[in-house]
Amino acid sequence: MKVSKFGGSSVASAAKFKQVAQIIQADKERKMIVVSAPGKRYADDTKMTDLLIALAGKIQLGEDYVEEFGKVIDRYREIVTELEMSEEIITEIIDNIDSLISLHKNDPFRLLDCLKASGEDNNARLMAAYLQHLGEEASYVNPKEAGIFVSDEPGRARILELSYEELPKLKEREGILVIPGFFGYSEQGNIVTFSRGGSDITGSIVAAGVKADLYENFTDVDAIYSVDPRLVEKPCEMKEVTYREMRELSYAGFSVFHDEALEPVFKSGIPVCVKNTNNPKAKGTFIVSKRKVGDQPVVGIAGDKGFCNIHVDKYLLNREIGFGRRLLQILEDEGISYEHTPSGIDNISVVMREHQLTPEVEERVLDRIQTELEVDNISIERNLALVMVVGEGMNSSVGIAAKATEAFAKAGVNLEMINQGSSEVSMMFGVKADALEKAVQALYNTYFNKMYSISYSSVK
Ligand SMILES: Nc1ncnc2c1ncn2[C@@H]1O[C@H](COP(=O)(O)OP(=O)(O)O)[C@@H](O)[C@H]1O
Ligand SMILES: N[C@@H](CC(=O)OP(=O)(O)O)C(=O)O
Repeated sequence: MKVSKFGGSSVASAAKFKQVAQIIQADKERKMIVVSAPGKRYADDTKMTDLLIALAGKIQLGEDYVEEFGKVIDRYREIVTELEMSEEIITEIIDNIDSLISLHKNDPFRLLDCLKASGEDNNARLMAAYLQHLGEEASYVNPKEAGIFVSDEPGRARILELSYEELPKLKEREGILVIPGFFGYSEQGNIVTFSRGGSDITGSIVAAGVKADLYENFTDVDAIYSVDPRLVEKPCEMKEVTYREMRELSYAGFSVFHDEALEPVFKSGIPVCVKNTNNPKAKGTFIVSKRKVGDQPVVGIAGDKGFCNIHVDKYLLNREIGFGRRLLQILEDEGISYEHTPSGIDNISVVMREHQLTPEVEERVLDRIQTELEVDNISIERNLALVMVVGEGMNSSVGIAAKATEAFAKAGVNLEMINQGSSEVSMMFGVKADALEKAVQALYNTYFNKMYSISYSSVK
């Protein structure tokens, strides 16, 4: 049995709904379907989730929200009309959103989260109704009914273990089950969303919960490429990538698959196949536990902006027991999570997502580090990007780092930081954000041109 998740781009319009239905009908193993909210129909379109966030914003400000409400409904109406389905569905969607607004109008955070979740919730109802309209035995399954229980952290929910006791019961149900992605229920009964792009997480949880043979993740590209296709034209397709490799690549910018979606399938050893809704015949990319490394030590290159680095110098830092703990405690006190801590004998850097460091927080953090840790020097560098070179075979291959630094030198990219060693499958480079594209392109040319053309197939 397969769990098949269809991302926002796959359910953005009536035409896409038709393609999705054909894919589902083409394989009886596709029994559990997870859907996102309608995504972008064209490059500068707005995703349903963003329309709903805008709607919540207006309500929170106490302003008139007729226009924002209308935009949300129009997206569904367009789909319903083109699919020649009953107008009743639209009335149900309007009632659903209206009731969420009246229930949570005095609690802006809950309202935002419930409205965000309604994008996938109403779309799942719509998909189930469409499959029924086509004569299929299909039903909508609410995440609470499915047993998707999550921590009560709006916008960053995490799955609770008890879900895995409930989810197997889904297998007893007849017909095609359509489950909305992106949210679950807290133990107190609140709707709580995952982080953005989180329908991938739902799909993975359901696949792990029902012990599916395969988790199919349908999107709008033929495969996961070795580099973001928006940065390099016609990059190599990855046929296989391991969970560990994919976790690093997703974390570092491969938005095609959510990094938090890897844990459930990894733990239960369920293979993932990323496939194209627009071209379902293409084989796609398999995410698996092991792959033959052969002559492909590097599998992909990813990069992401939005990082900063707090750098601290203190003479004899290596002799000071507890320095690292106290430094990280200051960040913990401010609720800041960090990403990396490259260090030397007398210095340490803490790399973090820069949105966490507002000017007030920055002032408090730097002041506390200076006074409580009595450092010799403290500096902060903003506008950084991290570039990851990822591959299972890297640790056992000679010259990988040399190739990278040579490529950066040739491309005129200044290296701010290198971090290798703690992860067995990746090497991290810090560069200025405005050099990110050049850095990724330079690395791609180095590792993937010619040398890899025998082992990788190219995008046509
Ligand atoms: N390495 C990569 N391989 C393939 N696609 C990638 C990669 N990195 C980023 N992407 C982007 O991810 C997009 C698919 O993700 P997303 O838009 O979230 O899909 P969905 O709407 O199906 O959830 C692709 O269209 C592509 O632009
Ligand atoms: N709709 C949500 C969740 C999601 O997974 O969407 P998509 O499949 O379009 O990435 C978001 O936009 O974040």
